[in-house]
Amino acid sequence: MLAAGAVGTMQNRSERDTFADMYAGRLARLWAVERGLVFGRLDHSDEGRLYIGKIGLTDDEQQRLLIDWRAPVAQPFYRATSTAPMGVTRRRHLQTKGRAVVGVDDDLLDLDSLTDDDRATLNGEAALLAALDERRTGRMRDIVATIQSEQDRVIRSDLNGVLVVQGGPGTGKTVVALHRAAYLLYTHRERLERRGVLILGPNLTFLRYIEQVLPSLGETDVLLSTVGELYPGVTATARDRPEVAALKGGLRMAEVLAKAVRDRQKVPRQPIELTVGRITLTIDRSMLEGAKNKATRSRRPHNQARAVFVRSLLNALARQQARKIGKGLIDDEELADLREELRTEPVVKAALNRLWPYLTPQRLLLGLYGSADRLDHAASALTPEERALLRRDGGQWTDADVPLLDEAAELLGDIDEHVLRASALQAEEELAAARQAEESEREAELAYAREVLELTGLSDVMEAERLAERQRGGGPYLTTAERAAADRTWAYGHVIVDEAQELSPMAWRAVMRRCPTRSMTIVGDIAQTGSAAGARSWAESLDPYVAGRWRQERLSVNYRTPVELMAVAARVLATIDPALQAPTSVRELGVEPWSAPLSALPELVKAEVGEGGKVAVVVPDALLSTLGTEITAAVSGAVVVSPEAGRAKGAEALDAPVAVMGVTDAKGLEFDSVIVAEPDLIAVQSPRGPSDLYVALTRATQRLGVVHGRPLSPALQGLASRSNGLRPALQPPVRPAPPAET
Ligand SMILES: Nc1ncnc2c1ncn2[C@@H]1O[C@H](COP(=O)(O)OP(=O)(O)OP(=O)(O)O)[C@@H](O)[C@H]1O
Repeated sequence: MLAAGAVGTMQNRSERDTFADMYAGRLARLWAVERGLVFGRLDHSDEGRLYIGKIGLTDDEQQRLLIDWRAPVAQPFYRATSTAPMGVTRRRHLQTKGRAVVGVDDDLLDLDSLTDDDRATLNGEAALLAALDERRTGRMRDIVATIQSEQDRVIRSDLNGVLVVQGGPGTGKTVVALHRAAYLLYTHRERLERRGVLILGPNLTFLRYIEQVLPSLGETDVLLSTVGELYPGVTATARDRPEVAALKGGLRMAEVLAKAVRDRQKVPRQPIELTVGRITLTIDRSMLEGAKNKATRSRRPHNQARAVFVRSLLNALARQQARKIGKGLIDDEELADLREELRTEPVVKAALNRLWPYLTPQRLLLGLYGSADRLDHAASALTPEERALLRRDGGQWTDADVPLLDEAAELLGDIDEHVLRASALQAEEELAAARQAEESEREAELAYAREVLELTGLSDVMEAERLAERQRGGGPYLTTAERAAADRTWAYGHVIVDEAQELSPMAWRAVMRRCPTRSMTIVGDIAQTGSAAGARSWAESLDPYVAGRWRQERLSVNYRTPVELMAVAARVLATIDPALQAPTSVRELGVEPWSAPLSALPELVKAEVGEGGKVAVVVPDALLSTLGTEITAAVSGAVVVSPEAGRAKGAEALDAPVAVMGVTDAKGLEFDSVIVAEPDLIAVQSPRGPSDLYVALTRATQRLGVVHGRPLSPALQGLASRSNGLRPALQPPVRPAPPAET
C-alpha cells in the first residue's frame, strides 16, 4: 500500500491510508503473538484434537488450525480435571522456542486409559513450575499457557457489574486482570472497542512493567494510566506527605471545592460604579443578587452558569442605561442591542470577570492552595492545622491533586469553545509579543507569559485544541484509547483498577465518573494498603456507588514468592492483624532468607548481581537518596527510582540489573532477588508502614535478604546471618520431576 505512493484523488489517498493503517495494525498484532503462539492441545474423546493458541487461525479452506484461548471451546484447557474431565482425555502443554517445539507436558484426564508407565511419569504441574522458575526479564509476561482454574474463573467472569478480585501478594491478580481485559475484548469486541477499556495501575514504573502483556495477547487498544495521569493535560510529578495525601483524598474535600467555587461567585457589599462613555452606571446589590439567583437556579456548572449571570446583569444595566439617556421603556430588540454594546465595553468586561470569572480547575485549585483567606473561607469545615497542610504556592501537581482537579472540572464545567480559543490566542499573542521584546525584558516577560498559561490551565487548553484539530482535520488516525485519554468526560466500556486498595475516596469518585455503566474489575489486597488515604475494606470503598451490587472472587495461591520467603512475610502480616491469612506458596526452592548489617549493603548487592537475574533494593523513603547514591557508586548500571521519575526512568529501572526504590514504587513489581533495607524503619514510616513492609518482603521470586542498622522486630528475628558475599545455608532446591517423555 505504501509503495503505491500518494497518488490519485483525495478519496483514493484516504482509502490507501485507511488500508495501510489496518494492515499495519494486523501485522503488529501478528508479530506480538509470535512468542508462544501455540501452547496447548486438547484431545477429546469424541471431537478429535484442538490446538490452543494466543489467537485463532484458519487455513485457506477456512479449516480451524488454532483456537483462540478465549474461545468457549478452549475453556477445558484451563478447567478440566480428572474428576470433571469435560470430555477431554488428554491435555498437552507445548513449550516452544521460536517455531520449534522444545518440550511437552501431558495431563491425562481419563485415568482409565493410563498405562503404568504413564502413571510413573505423570506430572501435570511441570509446565506451571517451569514457567514460575524462569528468570525475570523486568517485564511481565502473559500466562495463557498456564492459567490455573481459580484464575480462569476470574478471567471469564461476566462483563457486567463490579467484580472484586481479592488476593494476597503474588496470587496473579495483575496478570489475571490483564488476561480478563483480553478475554472481554474478544468476547464483547463490538461494545468494548467503541467505548474502550481503561486499566489503572499504581505508578508509572508498574505501567511499564505490564505494558507488553496485552499486545502479546494481540490486544493493542487499551489505555493504561495511573490516577495521577487521569486528568488530561496534567502530569503529577510530585508526591504529597502521607498526612497531606490523606487529607486531600478524604470526601470532605468535595465540599471544600464546592464551597471554593461558590466563593468565586462574588456579591460585593458596596455598589460598583462603571463609567461608560459620558454616563455612570451602578451595579447594586439587588441586581447582583438577582443575577446570581438566576444563575444558581439554572443548576449549571460555574462556567456555564456564568452566561446566565452575565445576561441577567447586562439586561439590568441596559435598562438602567436606557433610563439614564432618557429612553424610558425599550422593546426587546433595543434591549438586545444595548446589551451587546455593553458586553464589549472594557470596563464592563473587567467587572464581569471580577464578579464571576471563568475558572479552569487548575486556576481554582492553585488559587485555593495559594491563599490562606480563601482556604479559611472555603475549608471552614477543616481544622486550622488541616488548612495549613493544604497551603502551598504554585509547585508541582501531585497524585492526590488529580482527583481534586477532576472534581473541580465537574463543578466548573467546560468553558465555551470560542472563549477558550480567544483566551488561548490572547495568551499565545502575549507569548509571541514577549519573544519580540528587548533582550533584557524578554526573559521576565516570557516567564510571565508561561506562568499565565500554566496557572490558568490554558497550556492544556491549547494542547486539547491541537488534539481536537487533529481529530477534525484528517491528521493521523486516533485509536479509541488515544481519543479517550484526551477526553476527561469519556465513559469507558470497562474499567480495571489494579492495586485498588490504594485509591482514596476522592480518587474513587473520579474513577466512577469514567464508568457510568459500572462494568468494572477491581483488583487488590486490603492487607497491602500503604496509602494513608487508601481502603480499609472493599465495602467502605464501593458501597457508596454499588452497595450490595458487587461480587467478590478470591485468589489463594501465591505463584511468585517461594515458601521460605513467604514464611517471613506471613509473620509480618500477623503483626498487622492476626486474622489475616497469607496465600499459600506453590513453590519451595530451599533458599533461606538472610539478614546482614546495613554497612555490608553495597557488597551484598554486588554479590546478588553476581548470582544473576534482576535485583531490587527496597528502602525507607527517608533513606532513598543516601542508599541510592551509595549503591549507584558501587554497582555499575544501578538505577534509583524516585517519585518524580517519569515513565522513561521507570523503564530504565526495570531494565537495569539493580533498581533502588521506595515501597510505593515497588508496588506490583517483582524481581529475582530483593534486599530490604532497614525494614523496621519502613514499618514506622507511615501509619500503614507494616503493610508497606509486607509488600517489600513479597517482591522476590527467588532470593530475599534484609540489611539493618536498627534492631530487627521479633517478626524478622532469627533469619540466618550473612555478613560476607556467601549465602547462608544454601540447600539444593527441590525441583519438580521432569516432564513426561512422549
Ligand atoms: N497461572 C500462572 N502461570 C504462570 N505464572 C503465573 C500464573 N499466575 C501468576 N503467575 C506469575 O506470578 C507472578 C505474580 O503475579 P501478579 O504480579 O499478577 O500477582 P499479584 O497478585 O498482582 O501480586 P501483588 O499483589 O503482590 O502485586 C507473576 O510473575 C505472574 O506471571
